[in-house]
Amino acid sequence: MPVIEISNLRKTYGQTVAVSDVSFTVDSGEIFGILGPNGAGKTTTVEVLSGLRRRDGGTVRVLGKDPDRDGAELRELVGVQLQESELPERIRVWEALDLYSSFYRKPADWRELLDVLGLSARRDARYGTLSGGQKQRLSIALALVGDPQVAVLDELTTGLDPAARRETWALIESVRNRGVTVVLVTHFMDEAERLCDRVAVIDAGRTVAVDKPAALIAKVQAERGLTRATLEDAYLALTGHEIGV
Ligand SMILES: Nc1ncnc2c1ncn2[C@@H]1O[C@H](COP(=O)(O)OP(=O)(O)OP(=O)(O)O)[C@@H](O)[C@H]1O
Repeated sequence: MPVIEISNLRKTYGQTVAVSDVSFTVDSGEIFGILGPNGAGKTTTVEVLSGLRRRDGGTVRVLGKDPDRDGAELRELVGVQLQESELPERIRVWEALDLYSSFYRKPADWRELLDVLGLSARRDARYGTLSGGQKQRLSIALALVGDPQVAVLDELTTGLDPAARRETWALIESVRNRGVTVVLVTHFMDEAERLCDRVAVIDAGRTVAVDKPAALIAKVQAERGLTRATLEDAYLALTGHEIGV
C-alpha cells in the first residue's frame, strides 16, 4: 500500500491558484522528489500532505489518514523540515531538540540523533553559531525527533557548499535506511538524479510527470534523439523553464 496518495489536489490562496491538479503516490521506503519551477506549488503540496494547510479539493491520504481530518494523529507520524524554519539565535542545539521532542508522545532519543547526524560536539552550541551545514543537520534532526514514519524535507540543501550537500545526501540515505519514507522538495537536478527513486515534476500547479529519473531521461533521449541526456534536460523538456534556485 502506498504511504502517500494524492489525487487531483487543489489549493487556492484567495484569487491565487497555488495547486490546481496534483496527483502522485509515494511507496514505503522511497526517497521521492518533488521538482518544479519557483511558484509551481511544491511547498503548498507538502504543507497540505503534512497537515499544515487544508486543501480545497482532491483526495489526500498519508499512512491511510486524511491530513485535514486526522492532523493531530499525523503530526506524530510525519516529520517536517520546511524552508526557512529558523530557530532563535541563542537557543542551544540540545535545548532545541529537547523542546521539539516534548511535542511528541513517543519521541526518538535525541542524543542518538545528535550522534548519527555528527552534531554531538556541537550539543551545547547556540544556533546562531552553527555553520550552514550544521544548521541543516540540526533541522534534519528536528524533523526526525518525533521518530516519524515519513520525513518531508523542503529545499534542504539550498545554500550549502558542495561538500555539505554531499554529506546531507548521505544523511538522507541513512534516514531512508532507518525505514523512513522521505519526500524531498528540491531545485537541484543532480540531487534528484542521485538520491530519488522517483520524482514528480510540478509546473504551474499541475503534475506534468511522475517517474524514475532514469525513465524521464530515457524518454527525453528518445524524443529528442539525444545520446546523453540528464535529468535537467528532461526537466527543461517537461516544463520549458530554466532551473531557478
Ligand atoms: N500563504 C500564501 N498566501 C498567498 N499566496 C501564496 C501563499 N503561499 C504560496 N502562495 C502562492 O502560491 C503559489 C505556489 O507557491 P509555493 O510556495 O507552493 O510554490 P513552490 O513551488 O514551493 O515555489 P518555490 O520553488 O519558489 O519555493 C505561488 O504563486 C505563491 O506566490
